Amino acid sequence: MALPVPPPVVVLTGVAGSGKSTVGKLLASRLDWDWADGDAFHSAENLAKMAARKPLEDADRLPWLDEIGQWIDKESAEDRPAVIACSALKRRYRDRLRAGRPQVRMVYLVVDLKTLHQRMTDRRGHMFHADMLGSQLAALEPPTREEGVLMIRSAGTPELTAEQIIEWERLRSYIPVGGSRRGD
Ligand SMILES: Nc1ncnc2c1ncn2[C@@H]1O[C@H](COP(=O)(O)OP(=O)(O)OP(=O)(O)O)[C@@H](O)[C@H]1O
Ligand SMILES: O=C(O)[C@H](O)[C@@H](O)[C@H](O)[C@H](O)CO
Repeated sequence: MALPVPPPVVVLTGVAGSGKSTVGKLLASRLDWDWADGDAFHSAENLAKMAARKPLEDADRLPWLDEIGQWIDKESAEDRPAVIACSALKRRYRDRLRAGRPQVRMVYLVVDLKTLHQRMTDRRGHMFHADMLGSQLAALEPPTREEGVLMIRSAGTPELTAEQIIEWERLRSYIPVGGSRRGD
C-alpha cells in the first residue's frame, strides 16, 4: 500500500531579488501555513562569502540544501503544510530537494532583468549585493518545461503573485472549500 503523501510544502525558487521572501511570507500568512526563509539555513561561511561578494559554488550549496530538506522533513513529520524560499538555481538542486518528497511543489518566480536589477538596487540593508545578480543569472538553469514546477510571472504586486499561487490547481485541491486552511 502506498504511503500517504504529507501536506504540501511549497518551495519558492528564483534568483536573488525575484521576490521569494516577500511573496513566500505573504503566501504562508494567507494560507496560515508554516514559513521559513532558506537564507536562514546558510552556514556562517556561506554568509561571509556572499557578504564578501563571492558567489556560492555547488560545494557551498549542497549542505545548505540538505538543511532545507531536513526542515521540510520535520514539517512533514508533524503533518504541517509549509512554504519555504530557496533559490534552487540549478536542476540538480531542485532534484535534491524533491527526491523522495512528493509533497514538494516548486514555484519559480519569473521577473524581467530590468525589474530584478531595480529591486536589488532599491533593497537596503541586505547582505546580498546588487552586483551579485550577474553571478545568480550565470548559475541559473531556469525550470523551463520541468515537470511539476509552476513558472509564474511576478511582475505585479506580491499580493497578486501570492493569490495566483493559491489558485494553482494542485494547491486549491488541497484546500477544502469553506474548510480549514490547514486541511484538518
Ligand atoms: N512583486 C513585487 N513587486 C515589487 N517589489 C517587490 C516584489 N517582490 C519583491 N519586491 C521587492 O524586491 C526586493 C527583493 O525581494 P525579496 O527580498 O523578497 O527577494 P528574494 O528573492 O527573497 O531575494 P534573496 O534571494 O536575495 O533573499 C524587496 O525589497 C521587495 O520588497
Ligand atoms: O544560491 C544562492 O546563491 C543563494 O541562495 C543566494 O540566492 C542567496 O541566498 C540569496 O539570494 C541571498 O539573499
